Amino acid sequence: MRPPLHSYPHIGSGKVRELYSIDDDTLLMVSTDRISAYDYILDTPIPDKGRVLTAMSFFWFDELGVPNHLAGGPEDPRIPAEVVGRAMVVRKLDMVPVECVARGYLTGSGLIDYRATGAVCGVELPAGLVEASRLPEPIFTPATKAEFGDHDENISFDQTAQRVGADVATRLREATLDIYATGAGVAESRGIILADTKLEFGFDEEGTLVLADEVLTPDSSRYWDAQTYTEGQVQPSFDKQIVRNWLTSPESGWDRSSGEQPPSLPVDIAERTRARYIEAYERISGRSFADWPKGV
Ligand SMILES: N#Cc1c(N)ncnc1-c1cnn(CCN2CCOCC2)c1
Repeated sequence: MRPPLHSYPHIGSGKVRELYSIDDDTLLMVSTDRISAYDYILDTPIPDKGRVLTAMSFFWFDELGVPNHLAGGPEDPRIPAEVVGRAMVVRKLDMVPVECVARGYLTGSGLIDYRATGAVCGVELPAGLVEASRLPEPIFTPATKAEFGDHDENISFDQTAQRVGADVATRLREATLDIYATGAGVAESRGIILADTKLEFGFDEEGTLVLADEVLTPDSSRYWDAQTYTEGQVQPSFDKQIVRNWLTSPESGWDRSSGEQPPSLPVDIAERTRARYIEAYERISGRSFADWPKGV
């Protein structure tokens, strides 16, 4: 008999995820069907988004083969029935207070930093790079964890070392770039560009540096379709572009500059977005989403 979700104290919320305490050593991380766009959490859920992104994290934890915080499988008996398939039982870690970002392409806050300084997080880059330029080699661009709703702040490696020590900063950089390289290589072989990703790490009770949080999901990473990749312009998001295009189309009646909450999504937009998440998972993992567990 699975315990009810309400039997676990709720201890934290992200934009689209919830964190519960199972016991002193174990947490339950639940992914919802919420989707964010243009810094808003939309009021229309994307059916199965939580399950697809959980399936992706399980795939990558398995594929990467590095120490991670998983404490059970997708159908662990501690997972409440209502969230089976979109929850992970994880070991409670001493989290490193740094967002570990690897970038293989220049976009977003990295492009803003580059245009202002010629560098990203203090990493000097060649002149002449533009939106979506592929970097000569992937770079480690850490950030501080922002409070709910704020954007993370990019920091340099030296600032990271001041926060966590030079040795840990070096290990974070190495692990982050290694994981990005593996993820980008697998994605590339499936016709998908992994432009960048954000990882989180923590220390377990034995002092081992452990990969935590979600890993290489479309919520923690930028995924682009390699077939449409064109340097010099903002790339369509593999998973969210359908939503972004509708929200910024006359059909939605929404003005992005208004500061107002976006309108509800039409059913077909939500359904097509669900299909994109499933396509990303199946192409990258080579697994069928139909085989993934589902709660009640
Ligand atoms: N992963 C993990 C983890 C862990 N294994 N041990 C202790 N703490 C954390 C933890 C606590 N917060 N966060 C930030 C991401 N959260 C995601 C869910 O939603 C809330 C934000 C990670």
